[in-house]
Amino acid sequence: MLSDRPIDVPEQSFASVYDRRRLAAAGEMLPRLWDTLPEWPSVGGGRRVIVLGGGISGLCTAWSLRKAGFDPIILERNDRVGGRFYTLRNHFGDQHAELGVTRIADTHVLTLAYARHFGLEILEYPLDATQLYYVMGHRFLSTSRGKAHYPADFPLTPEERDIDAESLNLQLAAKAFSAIGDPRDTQWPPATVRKDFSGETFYRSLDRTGASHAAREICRAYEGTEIEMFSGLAWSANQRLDAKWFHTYAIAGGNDRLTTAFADDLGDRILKGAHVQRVISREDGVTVEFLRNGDPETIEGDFVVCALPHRILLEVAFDPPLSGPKHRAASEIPMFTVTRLNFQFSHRFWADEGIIGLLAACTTTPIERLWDLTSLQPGTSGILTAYVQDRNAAALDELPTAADRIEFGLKTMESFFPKAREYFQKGLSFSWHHQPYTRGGWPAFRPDQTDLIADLQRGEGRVVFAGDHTCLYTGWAQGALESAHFATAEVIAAARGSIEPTT
Ligand SMILES: Cc1cc2nc3c(=O)[nH]c(=O)nc-3n(C[C@H](O)[C@H](O)[C@H](O)COP(=O)(O)OP(=O)(O)OC[C@H]3O[C@@H](n4cnc5c(N)ncnc54)[C@H](O)[C@@H]3O)c2cc1C
Ligand SMILES: NC(=O)Cc1c[nH]c2ccccc12
Repeated sequence: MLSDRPIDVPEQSFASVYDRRRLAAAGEMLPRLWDTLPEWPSVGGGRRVIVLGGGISGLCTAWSLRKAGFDPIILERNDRVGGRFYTLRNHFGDQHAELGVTRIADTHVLTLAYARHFGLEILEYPLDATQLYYVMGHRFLSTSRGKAHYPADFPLTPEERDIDAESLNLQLAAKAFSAIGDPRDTQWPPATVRKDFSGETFYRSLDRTGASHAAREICRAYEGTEIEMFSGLAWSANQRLDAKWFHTYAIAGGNDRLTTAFADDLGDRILKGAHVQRVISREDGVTVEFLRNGDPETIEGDFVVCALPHRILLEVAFDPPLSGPKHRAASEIPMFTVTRLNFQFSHRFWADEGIIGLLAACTTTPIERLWDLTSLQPGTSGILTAYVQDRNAAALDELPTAADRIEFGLKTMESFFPKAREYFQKGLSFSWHHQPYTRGGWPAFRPDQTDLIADLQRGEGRVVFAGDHTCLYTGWAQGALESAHFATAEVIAAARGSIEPTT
């Protein structure tokens, strides 16, 4: 259990992705916070903790704090909980579409552990999936851990031609991250690694693997355009944490069943439609001001857990103001521009070619990758989502209406799926960067921004921070849950007086 001894917490920013205060709070619990549902000590004494944001990190923190004897309450701006867990129902008939969290890797042990804890049924995406590739104007099929039918004039090296496209991508990623060390080491990253990746995007890091241009384009088609701008170091760490990823799962009936399960357990401890405006942290407590149905309300407590996406921190007034490093990190780290173009078809024409599994098509066209959101759902109709990122998503924004974006998507799809229009029934365009409650898809660490994670983690006064932006597993529910465990440990340590609230 956590030490009761006060721990000296240095003020200086530490050149690691781990904030010292957070590590001190985690104490002996550290290794377990990453992979199990902890047995929280009952130390809360009914103290009130105000949790800002009802995404999975806020929900899990409130749920854990209740187990530790606190009295948590969640303020959620939206009229639903879940945040970036967003399962759209009743739009495409009886089929649902995931607009946010779609897959759970077998390496995401916390996500799976909580799903099991709540008794949710877990389905597995097919392992031996086949995907269409449309890269540099070449169209071919490739089967995971199987065969790729590369066209004779597709300019891969002879060694690269020997393996399927997915394995080629995984091998290149493994080569790129082989030298980074263990991102779970609390001193990570070593200075040499930081230097090697300095100024480098992941796409650029692939240069060092000696891969051909065509192989790197396969990676871009497989991973998305974001690898052109995402920090090579942060991406490599993310990949390294998932190095053993093999099976991929989803929750039967929709992934939001996980966030709903937390919410059902928390009951009336969640205030929906509560738009947080101001957070006041004093020596003896906290006050949060929010708007509900347009009316101002105030709530008092002992601690705040801020589980808002990092760009939203800039829209909330903090008193005292956020520290310079945190404000800088929140201002400088972008959230990804991401649009999901969803298309429902009366017939799963891609399956006629043997394309099965979540990942249906990997392309270098402006609509990038297509995922089959119905691969685990019954029915003859099917929903493909185009996962459009960054500059391609920004280009879609230039089109005046959602109908224009769907039409552009369909037209582009016809270049590699000629039957798409014939079976098209209904479309829906959803842009995460237009959602006022997230302002983007996930934190998009640019080169040399990895160390800023420590600044996003650091508690300030009686305010503790959670969310997928506060950890290396950024952009994953696993990271958000991990952050919830760390935030809970931090509140526990502060309540026990084993870490001092900072000023
Ligand atoms: C398109 C997409 C696909 C993804 N795919 C996957 C995937 O397949 N697998 C996976 O594991 N992860 C995936 N992710 C990442 C995953 O969704 C996130 O990492 C995780 O859900 C983040 O949880 P969070 O609680 O940190 O933030 P959020 O879910 O964003 O929660 C923040 C909450 O704060 C609320 N809020 C905002 N402003 C205010 C305010 N002023 N007052 C009160 N409340 C406020 C929001 O409404 C929201 O509910 C995906 C994300 C996106 C966008
Ligand atoms: N979890 C996701 O699928 C979102 C995502 C896309 N690209 C990423 C890069 C890093 C982290 C998460 C993501």
